[in-house]
Amino acid sequence: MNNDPFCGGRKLPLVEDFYTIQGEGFHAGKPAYFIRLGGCDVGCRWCDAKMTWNPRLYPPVEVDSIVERACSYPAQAIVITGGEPSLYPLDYLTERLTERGLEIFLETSGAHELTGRFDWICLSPKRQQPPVDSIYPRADELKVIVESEEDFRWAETNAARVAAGCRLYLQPEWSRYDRIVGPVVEYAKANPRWNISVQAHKFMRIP
Ligand SMILES: C[S@@+](CC[C@H](N)C(=O)[O-])C[C@H]1O[C@@H](n2cnc3c(N)ncnc32)[C@H](O)[C@@H]1O
Ligand SMILES: Nc1nc2[nH]cc(C(=O)O)c2c(=O)[nH]1
Ligand code: SF4
Ligand SMILES: [Mg+2]
Repeated sequence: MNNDPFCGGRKLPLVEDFYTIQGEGFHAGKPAYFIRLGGCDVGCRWCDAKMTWNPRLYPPVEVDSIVERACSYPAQAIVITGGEPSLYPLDYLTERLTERGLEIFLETSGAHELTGRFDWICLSPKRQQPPVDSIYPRADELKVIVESEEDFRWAETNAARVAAGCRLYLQPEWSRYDRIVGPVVEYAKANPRWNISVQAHKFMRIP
C-alpha cells in the first residue's frame, strides 16, 4: 500500500497542460507552457478555473511525462498554476524543469506552505483564505483581483507585506470587467506604484 498518492512529488494531479501566451501580470505577452494542477480549497466565487476544484477528478500522473511533453515544445518558460499548486510537493517537478533549462513561473494564492524552486512567483491573495506568512517575502509580483472598490484596501494590506521590489498589479475581475475597469484605472493613476493587469488571453480568445 502506498499512502502517498503523489509519491513525494513524482506524481501530480494534472488538469491540463498547453502551450499559449501568458496573459497576466509581469510576464504578459510571453509564450509559456502551462501546467494546471487540480484541487483548490480557496473557493473564489468568480474563479475562472472552477473545473479544477475537485482533486478526485484528476488522478495523479507521472511528472516525468509532463516534463517530456513540455520539452517537445519550443517554450522557454513554464507556468505552474491550478487549482492551487501550493497544495502539492513541487520540488521534483521544479527540479526536472530546471534541469531542462526552463524558466519556472508560479501562480498561487499562497494559501499553503510552498515547496519547489521558482524563477518568478505571482502571489494573488484571497481574502477568505489569506496567504501564509512565509510567501510574502518570496513574491516577485502581487496580483490582486478587483471586483469592487473594497478590494483596493485589500490590495494595500497585501502590498504592505511584500518585499520592496515586488511588482504590484490590480487585475479587474473578468465578469465585472465593464463596471470595474474605470475605477481600477483611476486608482492606478492616483497610486502609480500600482500597474494594471488585464487578462489579455481572454481578449485574444486563446487558452
Ligand atoms: C485560476 S488561478 C490559479 C492559481 C491560484 N489558485 C491563484 O488563485 O493564484 C490563476 C489566476 O487567475 C486569477 N483569476 C481567477 N479568476 C479570475 C477572474 N474571474 N477574473 C480575474 N482574474 C481571475 C487568479 O486570481 C489567479 O491570479
Ligand atoms: N493565457 C493564459 N494566461 C494565464 N495567466 C495565468 C493563468 C492562470 O489560469 O493561472 C492563465 C491562463 O489560464 N491562460
Ligand atoms: S484560489 Fe485560484 S483556483 Fe482557487 S478558487 Fe481562487 S482563483 Fe480559483
Ligand atoms: Mg486562467
